[in-house]
Amino acid sequence: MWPATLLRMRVLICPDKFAGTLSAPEVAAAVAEGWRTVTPGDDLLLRPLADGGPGFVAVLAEALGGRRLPVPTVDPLGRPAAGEILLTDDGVAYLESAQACGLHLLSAAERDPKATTSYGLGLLVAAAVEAGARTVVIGLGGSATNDGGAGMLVPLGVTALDAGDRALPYGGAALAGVATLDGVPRLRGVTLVAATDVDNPLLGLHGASSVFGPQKGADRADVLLLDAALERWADVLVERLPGCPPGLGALPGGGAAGGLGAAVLALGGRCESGIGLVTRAVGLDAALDATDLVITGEGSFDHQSLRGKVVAGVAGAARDRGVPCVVLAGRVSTGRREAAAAGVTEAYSLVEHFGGEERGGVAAAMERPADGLRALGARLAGQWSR
Ligand SMILES: O=C(O)[C@H](O)CO
Repeated sequence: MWPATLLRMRVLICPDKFAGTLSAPEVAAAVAEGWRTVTPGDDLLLRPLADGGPGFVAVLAEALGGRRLPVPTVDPLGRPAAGEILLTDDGVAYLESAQACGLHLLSAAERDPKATTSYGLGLLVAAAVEAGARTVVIGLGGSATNDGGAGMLVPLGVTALDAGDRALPYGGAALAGVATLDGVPRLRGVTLVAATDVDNPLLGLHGASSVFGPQKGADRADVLLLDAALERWADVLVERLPGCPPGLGALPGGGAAGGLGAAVLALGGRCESGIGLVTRAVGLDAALDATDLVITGEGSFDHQSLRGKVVAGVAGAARDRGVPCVVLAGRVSTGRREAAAAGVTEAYSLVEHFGGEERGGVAAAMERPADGLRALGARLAGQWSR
């Protein structure tokens, strides 16, 4: 007979948050709890993840240590909001755009990307510069804004002006009238890095307005208006900011968080994959090398998931090692073949677990996500570990 230790399955549980219901650590804990009810002896390693969107700073603080400085800021409508900066010993500050620009900060009725602003993120960046950071890494994703970072630039010393040299109102729609910029960026030589949750460009069919505008409250007419406004904004940035790369509207990551990625590029910074940065910080590669099964997940597993989000990053890394990867999600709308190509072995949804859309599965998935995840965790243990 095999020694008991050799029969233990090693399972890596590394989900993203389920937006609107559970944080990533809560998701991981619920799945693990369910698994343990069936095979308590297995080795479960919990590594909650983030991709640049909500939870970015908390996950990195857990992995990297450092000082967390509370910084008061404002939400996309200018109301007070709680922000924070994670400062590590090597002079790097980590910020999360969602703390100031997050969709979760607004009610459904308040969502209007024509009016929402990234000004509050500018306050956080300015505070990080003031705190003496040499590099500022900004997690991008989960935003309610589509202003190409115009609001963010204001606390950094740069204001968008119309043809009459008047400061533009905040919000994505006003950028249709941008003519020039006033001021120079006050960054004191700091290097800016955008850790993006998607690699979409700023403009066009795959751009910020078309792909993410609707979830922020934009209708078809708004999307066209916002895309045209961002095109004008990109032209002005290229013309007026010396460090801005040409072809800004088409660069990967520029469309993250309503064009905040493009603003970082325009300030001479760079975009990199948020999930790549987080997985390095939490040591995911080493964990993957020593696991038999990976369980990841997110609120909605859809076509956006495969464009740089947590699930895509984990599934791709698992596939490269030949490790099976199971996705648990509130809702699954990705096709089987598409998911398999991304490295996903199986995907299960809470909505289906709770009986499907017709039988109240959506409401149950929102109301009792942890119960559902515990049940799915137990089901996976039964399937994979026994
Ligand atoms: O914030 C957004 O617009 C999406 O998460 C894509 O970055």
